[in-house]
Amino acid sequence: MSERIPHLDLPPACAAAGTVQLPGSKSISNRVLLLAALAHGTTRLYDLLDADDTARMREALTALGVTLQPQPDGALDVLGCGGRFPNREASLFLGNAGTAFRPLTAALAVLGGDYRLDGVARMRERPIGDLVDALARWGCQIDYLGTQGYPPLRIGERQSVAAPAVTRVRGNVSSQFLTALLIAAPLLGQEAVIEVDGTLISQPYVAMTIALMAHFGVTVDREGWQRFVVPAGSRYRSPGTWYVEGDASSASYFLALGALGGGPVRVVGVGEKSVQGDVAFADALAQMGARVRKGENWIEAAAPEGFDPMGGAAPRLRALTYDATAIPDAAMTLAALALFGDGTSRLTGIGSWRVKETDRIAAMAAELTKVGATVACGDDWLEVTPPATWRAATIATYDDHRMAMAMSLTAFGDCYQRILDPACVNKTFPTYWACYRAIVRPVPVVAIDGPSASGKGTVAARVAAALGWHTLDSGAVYRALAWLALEKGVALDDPAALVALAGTARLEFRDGGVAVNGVDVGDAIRTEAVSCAASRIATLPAVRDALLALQRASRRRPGLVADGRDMGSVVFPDACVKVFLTASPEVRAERRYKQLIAKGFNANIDQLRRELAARDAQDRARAVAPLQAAPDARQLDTTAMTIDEAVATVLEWVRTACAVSDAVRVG
Ligand SMILES: Nc1ncnc2c1ncn2[C@@H]1O[C@H](COP(=O)(O)OP(=O)(O)O)[C@@H](O)[C@H]1O
Ligand SMILES: Nc1ccn([C@@H]2O[C@H](COP(=O)(O)OP(=O)(O)O)[C@@H](O)[C@H]2O)c(=O)n1
Repeated sequence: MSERIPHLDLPPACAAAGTVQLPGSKSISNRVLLLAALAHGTTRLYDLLDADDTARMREALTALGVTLQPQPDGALDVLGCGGRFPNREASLFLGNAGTAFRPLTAALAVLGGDYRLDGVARMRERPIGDLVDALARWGCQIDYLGTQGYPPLRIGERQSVAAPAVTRVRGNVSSQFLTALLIAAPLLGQEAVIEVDGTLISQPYVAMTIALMAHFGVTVDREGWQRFVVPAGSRYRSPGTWYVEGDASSASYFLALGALGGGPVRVVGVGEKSVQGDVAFADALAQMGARVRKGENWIEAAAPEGFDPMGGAAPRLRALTYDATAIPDAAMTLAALALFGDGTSRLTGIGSWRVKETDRIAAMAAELTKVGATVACGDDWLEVTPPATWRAATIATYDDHRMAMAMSLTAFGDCYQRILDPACVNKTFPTYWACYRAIVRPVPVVAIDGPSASGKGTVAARVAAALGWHTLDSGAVYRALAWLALEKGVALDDPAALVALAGTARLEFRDGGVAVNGVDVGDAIRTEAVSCAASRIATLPAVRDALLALQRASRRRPGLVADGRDMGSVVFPDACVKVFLTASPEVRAERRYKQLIAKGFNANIDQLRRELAARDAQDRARAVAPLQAAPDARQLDTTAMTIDEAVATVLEWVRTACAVSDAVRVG
């Protein structure tokens, strides 16, 4: 089992482009696994999804005595059992996989035996009464082992009653009930007629079921989406070899990222001829202004015309009003995309969200609100007004893969976002974050660290000016808090008091300027007394933690040049260029002396040299984020260099590492 890390911090993003090979469709994978197991003959399956939900189905089939044989080329051979599972007794654990639980319930109930079916706690909260009621009318014996209407279930032998002329099932709770009845119907040994009461939601999923059953030799006659007939004498037969399409729901996140980050982002594995309803997501995306193209086996999305990836603002799309009855899963991606609309977006037809992996309407409303959106919702609708000001948030994911993947789009807002339990994507897409990182480009950072007076601030400001990027003088962050502590008489060795002070003060850093509670302290924080106080409070881990978010908030489009002691090692470990700037102690003391004199301060070179050495020692020796070159930092000794030479060297490194050649305006 893969490791569950507690959270993942997504830095603000500025671009997305590239190609993603989609994992196999979950819905198709679990359907064909079951159909192949029930069929006569062996089926060789290619491109099956390898994730939690399909693992549950495979384990269940194995427990039922079905032989699954992995092939050297990655395919899986399923030795069909000809409509009768070898094991008439089994206890199945199906996790939170609805695509395994519902069809297996129906198939086992029709075949009869002694079976128990259970899942995780959330699965025990997902209703199954409509399906059980319909199966009971077929003479199936199913008991609830816990709450009436919910798993766990116990299945017994089927009574041999004639199937009623018509079996009715409600269409607006879960289309998986209808899918389950259709898949099990050929096992009845007589004609089955199923009628849907009310509107059928997620209709494309039922169309997919019928299409796949046809490939396995069973034709379903249907009248519209209300009445379905499975003829007597239907039997599943292996189609031989089957290639699973890429997952269209998983495609939605990358297409959305392409629309937000310039693109084009191409997903390979689904295309124009897909049997999956969620490909309609691409049309909704086009309605929002994205440029969408499709081929037989791929779909591509790019930002609306005129998008500037290096521009300052978060991307903008058109607000959307959309009836998502047919595509409830991909509609979660639309909800997150609504954060980037030019007005309020409204999604309707999403009542089924309430009974999915979590109550997705409540979950979406809560999490979208955290990043600054205004959200209204009802039984089956959601309205999202984009944030006026984006907020950095800690985003809960409710053990719901789609919450995590949809909310990853928030990286295109202006802030860092923290995603809790990122490994919940394992349910359907274990490699999601690797694919995400391969196409999303975070706002680039150049980190310049080094000892006092090595020239970090000077070089950082000049490099930023050449690039047109923002700057962060992180020393000023520590200095501002130290200055305030000295002003207010807060002890420099009292972490709790200093953290409280940082929490209540308004510390502002805007490209060179420093203000504390609205007062400009740009010069006041440069005295040696403040330097020493800053160095002292910087040894306290709690203080460093408290100032982290403030520093990261400077990472804004189009890029950031940050200087300090731990920019490359702690604050921006993903910086595209890390520089460790040094100069000999004598040269540094001399530089600082000249600098202070020029600012009109009194200075004594010998005393400066001693203070500098003491501060270096303190910065190097401290336990947290000590002053040292990150392993991947490039050393630049400026002892014998002019400022121009140092700046030109760093710019050259940026040009090669950050791929911003056309953005660099040198000279
Ligand atoms: N080659 C050089 N590189 C950077 N700064 C230099 C250089 N030569 C002289 N200086 C001067 O050194 C002084 C200290 O630089 P500063 O950027 O404040 O250092 P730091 O931010 O590392 O403490 C500035 O007045 C700067 O103009
Ligand atoms: N990223 C940073 C920046 C500064 N600091 C501390 O804050 C003090 C002042 O930082 P600074 O960069 O303004 O100092 P100088 O290099 O300008 O002397 C340093 O001595 C460090 O102890 C830090 O710990 N981490």
